[in-house]
Amino acid sequence: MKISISDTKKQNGALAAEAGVKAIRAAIAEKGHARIILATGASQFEMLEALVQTPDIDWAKCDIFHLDEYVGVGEDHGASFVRYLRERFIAKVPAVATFHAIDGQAADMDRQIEALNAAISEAPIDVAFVGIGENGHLAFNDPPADFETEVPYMIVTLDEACRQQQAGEGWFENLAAVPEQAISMSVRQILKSKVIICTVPDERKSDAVKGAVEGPVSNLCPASIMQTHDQTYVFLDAAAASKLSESAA
Ligand SMILES: N[C@@H]1[C@@H](O)[C@H](O)[C@@H](COP(=O)(O)O)O[C@@H]1O
Repeated sequence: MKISISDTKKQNGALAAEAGVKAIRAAIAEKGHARIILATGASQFEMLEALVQTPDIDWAKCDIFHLDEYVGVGEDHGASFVRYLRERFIAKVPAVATFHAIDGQAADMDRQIEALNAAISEAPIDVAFVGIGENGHLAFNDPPADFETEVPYMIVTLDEACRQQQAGEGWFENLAAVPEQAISMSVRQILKSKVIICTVPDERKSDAVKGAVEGPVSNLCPASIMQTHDQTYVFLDAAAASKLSESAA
C-alpha cells in the first residue's frame, strides 16, 4: 500500500482523482479503453468532484462498473447508489461507453447478478475507486468478510455497524430503514483490479484505517486485504490518518 496524507478532504480527493486519472489514461493509451469500478458514499464526494472536472479524459472509451447497491432501494430513494452515480458522475461527464449499474429493485436478482458477472468477467479491470467503511468494510463486504469466493457479484448481509453508519450519514431516516442486504462486488473481484485507489477522509474512519493499513490481514477488517495488492494507493486526510503510527504519518 502506498499512503498519501493530505491536510484537507478537498486536497485528498483531488490527489486520489489524479492518481486514478493516471491509471485511466495509461489503460486508454495501452489498449484503447479503460474499465473502471466506482464506489459511492460520503468518502467519494471530493474525489468524484475532482474526477469529473479533469479535462481530456476520453470517457467514451470507458466502461464503468458499479461497486455495490442496497437490495430493495430504487433510484427514487435518496440513498440509492445508482442515483448517486448518475448525479455525481454520469451527468457530469460526456457519455461513457457503458455504465453497468446495479438495480436494487431488479425483478430477477439472480439474472441481474449473472449479467453483471458476465460483463465484468469479459476483461481485466484497470482501476477500482473504493472507500473503507467505519467497520473496515470493503464495498459491502462487512466483517467477517468472505476472502475466498471468486464470484464477482453476490448478495451479502449487512451488519449493524454498517447499517448504523449509513443511517448516521443521513442516507436513511433511522436504522430500521436501512436494508439488511446488498448486492456487492466480492473482495476477490476488487483485488483483480490492476490499480486500486482507496479514498478515505474523516476522523470517524481513523480506527478502520489503522486496522486496514497497520493491522494484520484479516477478514475482521476486510479492507486490510488490500495490503496484499501491489498497486493500492490509499488517500487519507489528516483526520482519517490520525491514529496511524508516526512512521506512516
Ligand atoms: N457501500 C459503500 C461503498 O461503496 C463505499 O466505498 C464504502 C465507504 O462508505 P462511505 O463512503 O459512505 O463512508 O462503503 C459504503 O457503504
